[in-house]
Amino acid sequence: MSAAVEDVFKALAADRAARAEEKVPDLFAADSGRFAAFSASFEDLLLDFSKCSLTPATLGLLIDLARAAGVEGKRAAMFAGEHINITEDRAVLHTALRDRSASPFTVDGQDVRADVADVLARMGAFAEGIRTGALKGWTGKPITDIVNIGIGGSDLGPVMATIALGPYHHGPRAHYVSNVDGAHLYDTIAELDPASTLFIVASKTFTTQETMANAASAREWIVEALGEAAVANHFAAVSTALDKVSAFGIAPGRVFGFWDWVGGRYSVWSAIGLPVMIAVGAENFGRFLDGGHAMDEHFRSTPLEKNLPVLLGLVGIWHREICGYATRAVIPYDQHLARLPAYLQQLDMESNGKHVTLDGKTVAHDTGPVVWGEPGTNGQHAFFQLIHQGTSPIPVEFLIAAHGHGEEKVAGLKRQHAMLIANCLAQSEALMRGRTLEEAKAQLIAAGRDEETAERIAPHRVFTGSRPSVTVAYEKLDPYTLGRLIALYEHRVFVEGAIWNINSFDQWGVELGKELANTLLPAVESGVAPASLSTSAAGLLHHLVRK
Ligand SMILES: O=P(O)(O)OC[C@H]1O[C@](O)(CO)[C@@H](O)[C@@H]1O
Repeated sequence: MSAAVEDVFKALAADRAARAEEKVPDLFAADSGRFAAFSASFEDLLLDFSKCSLTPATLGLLIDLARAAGVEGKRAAMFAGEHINITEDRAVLHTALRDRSASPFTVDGQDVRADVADVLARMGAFAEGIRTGALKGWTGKPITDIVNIGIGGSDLGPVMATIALGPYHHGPRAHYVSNVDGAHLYDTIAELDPASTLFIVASKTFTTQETMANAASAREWIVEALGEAAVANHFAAVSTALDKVSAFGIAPGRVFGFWDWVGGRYSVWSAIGLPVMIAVGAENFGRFLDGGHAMDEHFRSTPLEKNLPVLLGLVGIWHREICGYATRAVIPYDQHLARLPAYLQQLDMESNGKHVTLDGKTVAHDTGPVVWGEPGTNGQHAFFQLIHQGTSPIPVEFLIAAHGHGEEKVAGLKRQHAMLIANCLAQSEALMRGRTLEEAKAQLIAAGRDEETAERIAPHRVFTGSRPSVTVAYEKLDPYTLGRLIALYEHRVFVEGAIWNINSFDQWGVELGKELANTLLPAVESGVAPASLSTSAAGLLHHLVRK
């Protein structure tokens, strides 16, 4: 980390220490323009971060930090196709997947835009064929169910987007199988008719153990029911490893490629999004891409002070690095975003859960936080107790739409959406305001409790307040907005990684466990533990595998 960056970090730490006793409600009381000063918007998307413990001076320092860390230059390098993923020597160009302009853009000798457009057109034709019934199953039945077999980035993005775009889903039913636990595949296909089921095997590498095992079992299920020749009609594949796909026996016309410059957790915009496109149609998928591209342009061209991904990233750095908060909760008050927290877990934690800087030195600072969450209002009745009164503050990121879906069809839904908004705003307000001991006591007395009881119970009803949250508000969760939201979070992760000077685009941390699993499989199958195993692993193995 450069001396300039270290200097700004020190200044931020000093700012935090000097304001240790400061309360956020007092900041609001002192400045009626606080909301305007600590919020920014892009189209109908609003980011409110005024409930975090920032002053104009702090925000100025955070912007200095972004400049000192070279965020702008690193951003330009990413968009230009430089090999910023240095450990894998790859460009990082998921942004090219959502740029539908026609002008050529050559990276490593490849006209990226032409290739992307070509695959997108093939996906569109295939998706429409399945949706209209023109492409049928082996026995002539139309396809009613698609099953995506993939894991990690080859699963979480499409699942999240399919659920998010539920109101736009007019195609075959979409199912997702990821876990190597056979129960996942079995429970899914138990409900299905092989003659009207299409499997999409989605794997960037086409070597991932879970996906390959599930794909092989799915293939057996089809062959058993319909015969070997039926495989051509009931399978499609998405991968960068086209040679491996052809060895699996999937017809070339049903294989959709992407490229090594698309990271797995950034791949929902590529052919990995095929199940989403089949579910919602090529036009809606195109709007999703357009939303992502619009956010790219915003990220690229908006001054740092008004740039949503930059501000969200800086707030993240403030909480993780300066305040030392180890986790961040993502709470969408939007049931259609139920899988957003899981999606963001991979995006954020696989990208920024790193312990060395770009030059291989141990980081001097904390890096990515634990990301977790559930939709509101459900979370309120589960874990919000700890967020309000637990001992460690947890920054919360709320997401909320001005309008829900279906309000025009079911009268009561408009009111329910009003309740949803009220709950969302109430939570962030309660976290920020808190309740003092005196207030708690006065409330109890007003409710008719005697002095002694009020004195005894009041401490339990105290909220420290000043608990940070940001709110992302938007008009309605349509495909374009989903695209903007996902790209917003992608670039936020980029900004944080750029400041920490880490490689946000590799994932060596998942390799060791994979290697050991491969070594252990023969031991599990034979029941004989190799001498190299710890006594713990050997003991567990013997407990589980009793011959
Ligand atoms: O698409 P693949 O190659 O099957 O990989 C699946 C996932 O596995 C990972 O490599 C991590 O285990 C992710 O980065 C990736 O999204």
